[in-house]
Amino acid sequence: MSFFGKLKDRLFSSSSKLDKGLEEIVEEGAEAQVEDTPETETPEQDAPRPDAPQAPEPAPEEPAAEPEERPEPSAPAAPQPATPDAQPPVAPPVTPGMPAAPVTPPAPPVREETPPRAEPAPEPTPRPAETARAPEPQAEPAQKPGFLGRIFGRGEAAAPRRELDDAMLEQLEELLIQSDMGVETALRVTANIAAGRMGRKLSVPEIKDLLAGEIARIMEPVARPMPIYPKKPQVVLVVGVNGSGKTTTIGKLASQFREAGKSVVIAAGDTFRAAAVEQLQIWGDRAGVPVMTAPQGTDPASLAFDAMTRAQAEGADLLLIDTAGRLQNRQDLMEELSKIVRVIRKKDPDAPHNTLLVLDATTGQNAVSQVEIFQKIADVSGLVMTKLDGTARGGVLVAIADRFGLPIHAIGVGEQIDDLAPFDPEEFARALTGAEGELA
Ligand SMILES: Nc1nc2c(ncn2[C@@H]2O[C@H](COP(=O)(O)OP(=O)(O)OP(=O)(O)O)[C@@H](O)[C@H]2O)c(=O)[nH]1
Repeated sequence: MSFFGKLKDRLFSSSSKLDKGLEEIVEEGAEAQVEDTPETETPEQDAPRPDAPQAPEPAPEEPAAEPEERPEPSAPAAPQPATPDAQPPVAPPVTPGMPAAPVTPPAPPVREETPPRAEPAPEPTPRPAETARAPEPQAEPAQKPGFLGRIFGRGEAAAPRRELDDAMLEQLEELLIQSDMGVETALRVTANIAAGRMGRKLSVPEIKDLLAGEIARIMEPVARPMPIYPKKPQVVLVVGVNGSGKTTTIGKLASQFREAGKSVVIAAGDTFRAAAVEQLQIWGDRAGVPVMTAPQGTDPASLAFDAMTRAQAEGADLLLIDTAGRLQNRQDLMEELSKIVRVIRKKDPDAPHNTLLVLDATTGQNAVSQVEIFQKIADVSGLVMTKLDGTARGGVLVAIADRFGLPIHAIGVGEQIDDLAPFDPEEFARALTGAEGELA
C-alpha cells in the first residue's frame, strides 16, 4: 500500500460523519429520478438556473430560490488546474513532485531554505480565504468536460440526486459547521459550491467531490513544510497546551531529522513536570537523540540556555525545545516563554527560528482559540495538528487554515514514531469528505 493510501486509511473518520449527513440531506429532498439524465448531463454554460425545470418530475420540494441571498459566491468550484503554484507540501520520499532529497525515507516534513529567520514565520499570509476564492467564476464545462460528464450523470445509475436550492445549501452549511469547520468557512465553502449550480441535481459523491475541491483550495496555501535554515543550531521552540502532543511530536520530528542525517538535541523545557521530562527522555531514546534535562523546578530558560550552549558546542543542526503548556495561568506561561526566547537570543539573536504550535485535533473548535491565545503569547510560525487519526473533528483544521493562514507543517496520525506525516491538502480534503472522484 502506498504511503498516502495508508495515510488516507488512518486519517480521521470525519468522512463517516459527513457521509451520513450528506446522505440524509440528499435523500431528504431526493427525487427518485434516476433515469432523467438528459437534463443534468449537459449542464448549460453554468449560468445559474434557478428557475430551470430540471426533471420531468417529481417537482423539487422547494423551487430553487435566487442564489443572491447567499454570501456572495466567489469561486465556482470550478475545476482547479491543479494549482500551478502549489508546491509539494513536504518532502517525504514518496511525495510526488518533491526533489528527491539525498536523504532517504522518511524525510522530515521540512524543507531546506536559505535565509535565516526573518521571513519564515510571517510569510505574507495570503488570507487563504482570499486565495481560496478562485479569481473568477468560469464555466465548468469548458474546463472539465470529463468530470462534468461524470458528475452530471452520463451513464450514471441510480444515485439519488437532489436539486440544489437554498434549503439544501442551508443544510450543507449546518453540516459543515457541525464538522467543526467554523461558521465563516462553512458559509464560504457552500457559497462557492452554489456558484453556478443552483437548480442542478447533485448526488452525494458529486457533492463530496465539490466539497473536497473547495477544502483543498483553502488548504493549499498553508500546506508548507517546516523551513530549514543553514543555521547551527536551528532552534525550534515547541509550544501548545498540555496533552496536545508536544512530546510525541518532538520525538517524531527528532527521529525524522535524524534519519535525514541531521544531528539533533532536545531540551526538556517543561521542568516542572517530572512525568513530562521522563516521557521526553523515552522519546529521545527512541529517536536516538540526546535529551537535556534539569532538576525539577529549574528555570526553563536556564535549561534552554544550557541546551543552546551544548548544541552550539556540538555543532548540532537542530535544537528542539519542549515547553510547558499550562494555559490556566496564561500570564506565567507568557513570561516563561518570553524568558526562554530572551535567553536563547543571547546566543543567537535570530532564535528561535521556528515556533511550532502543536494542536490536538480532537479538541475541535477549542483548537481555534488555542491558536488565538498562542499567537498572542508566542510568535507562532507554524502548526502541527496531532491525533487526526480516528477523530471526526478534522474539520477544525480547515477553519484554522481559513482564519489564520499559518503554515501547517505536519500532521500526527498515530502514536508511533513514524506517525508524523507531511500535510497534503488534497489527501486531507479527500479523507475529510470521503471524496473519491476527481476534485472540482
Ligand atoms: N492517536 C494519536 N495520539 C497521539 C498523537 N500525538 C500524540 N498522541 C497521544 O497524545 C497523548 C499526549 O501526548 P504528549 O506528547 O504527551 O502531549 P504533550 O503535549 O507533551 O503533553 P504534556 O506532556 O502533558 O505536556 C499521548 O498519549 C500520545 O500518545 C497522534 O498523532 N495520534
